Amino acid sequence: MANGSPFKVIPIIDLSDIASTDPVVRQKLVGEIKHACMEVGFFYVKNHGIPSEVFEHTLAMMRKFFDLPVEQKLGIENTKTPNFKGYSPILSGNNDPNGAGDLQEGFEFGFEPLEAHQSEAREEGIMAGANIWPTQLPEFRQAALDYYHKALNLGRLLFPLFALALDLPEDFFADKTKDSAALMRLLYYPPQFGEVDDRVIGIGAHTDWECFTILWQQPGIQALQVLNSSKEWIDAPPIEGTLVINLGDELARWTNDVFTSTVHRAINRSGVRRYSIPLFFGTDYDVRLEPIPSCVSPERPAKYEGITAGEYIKGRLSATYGH
Ligand SMILES: O=C(O)CCC(=O)C(=O)O
Ligand SMILES: [Fe+2]
Repeated sequence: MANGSPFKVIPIIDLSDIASTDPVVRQKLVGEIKHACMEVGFFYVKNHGIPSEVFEHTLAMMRKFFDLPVEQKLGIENTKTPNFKGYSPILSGNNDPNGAGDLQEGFEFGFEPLEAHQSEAREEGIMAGANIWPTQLPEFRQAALDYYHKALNLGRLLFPLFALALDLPEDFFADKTKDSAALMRLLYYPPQFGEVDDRVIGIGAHTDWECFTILWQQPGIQALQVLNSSKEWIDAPPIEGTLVINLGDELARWTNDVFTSTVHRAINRSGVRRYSIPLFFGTDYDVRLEPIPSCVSPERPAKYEGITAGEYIKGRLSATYGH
C-alpha cells in the first residue's frame, strides 16, 4: 500500500457533514480523509465550525504577548518548568538535526479547564504539569484557552474519521484519548531578509510527533512548505476559512506507516512578522503504540517497536530542546 506520493496540491476537505449519520455521506468523508492520510499526510479542513473572531482575538493576544519585554517573557521560560511549558526564546529549539536552531519564539501550554472553578477528572500523565502564564497579560490566558478548547473539540471529532479510514471501529481511539494529551504552541516567526541560510529557518524540516496536528496559520502569509515523495517542497499557504491538519509520527507508527507523517518546514520571507498556532493532538501518555493488526501483513511487516506514547514524546522533546 502506498504511503506518501509526489502530490502537488494539498486536498481541502469540507467538514460541513461531520455530524451526519447518513452512511453514504459519512463514507464519502471517510474516503477523502483516507486518501489524504495515505497519499499526502496533510489536508485543509473548511467549515470546521470555529468562528473567525476566535482566531482574530487570539492573534491580537499573541502579538501583545510576544511584544512583551524579553526579560518578562524569560520569567516564564520553559527551562524553568519540568514539562516544557511556557516561553521558548528564539533559536532555543532545533527541529532539524542538520539545522542550527529554529528562528521562532514560542509559548506552550496544555489542557486546563476554561474556568478556574471547573474541574474535569484527568489522570496525571508523564507529561502532565501545570501551565504557566504571563502575569502581565491576564487576558492572554483566557484567549489562548478559549481557542485551545475549540480546537480540542474539533480534534475529538476527527479521531472517529481516522478510525473508520483504518477499518477500525469508530470508537477505537475513544478510550485512548480520554485525557487528550494535546499541547498547543503559540508561535511567532520574525521575518528573514536577504540570503537565507538553510540551516537557520523559522522551523527546520521535521515531522510532528503526536497523532495529528491542527494548525492555524496567520492569513495572507506564505511560509509553510510540505515535502512530497519526489523531495519537492510544496507550498501550503493559508487558505481563508481553513485549518491545516497534518498527521504525526504517533499515528504513522501506530498504522505501521499506512498513514504518512509528512516532513514540513516554515520560512518567513514575507518581510512582516508571522504567527501560527499548532495544536499537537496525541493519545493519553500511558497508551502503548503497537502496530494496529490490520496495518501489518506479510508484505508489510511491523516496522516499529511498541512504546508508550508518553515515553515517545518525552524522548522527542529532549532531542529537540536538549533539556
Ligand atoms: O508554523 C507553521 O506553519 C508550522 C509549525 C510546525 O510545523 C510545528 O510547530 O510543528
Ligand atoms: Fe510541524
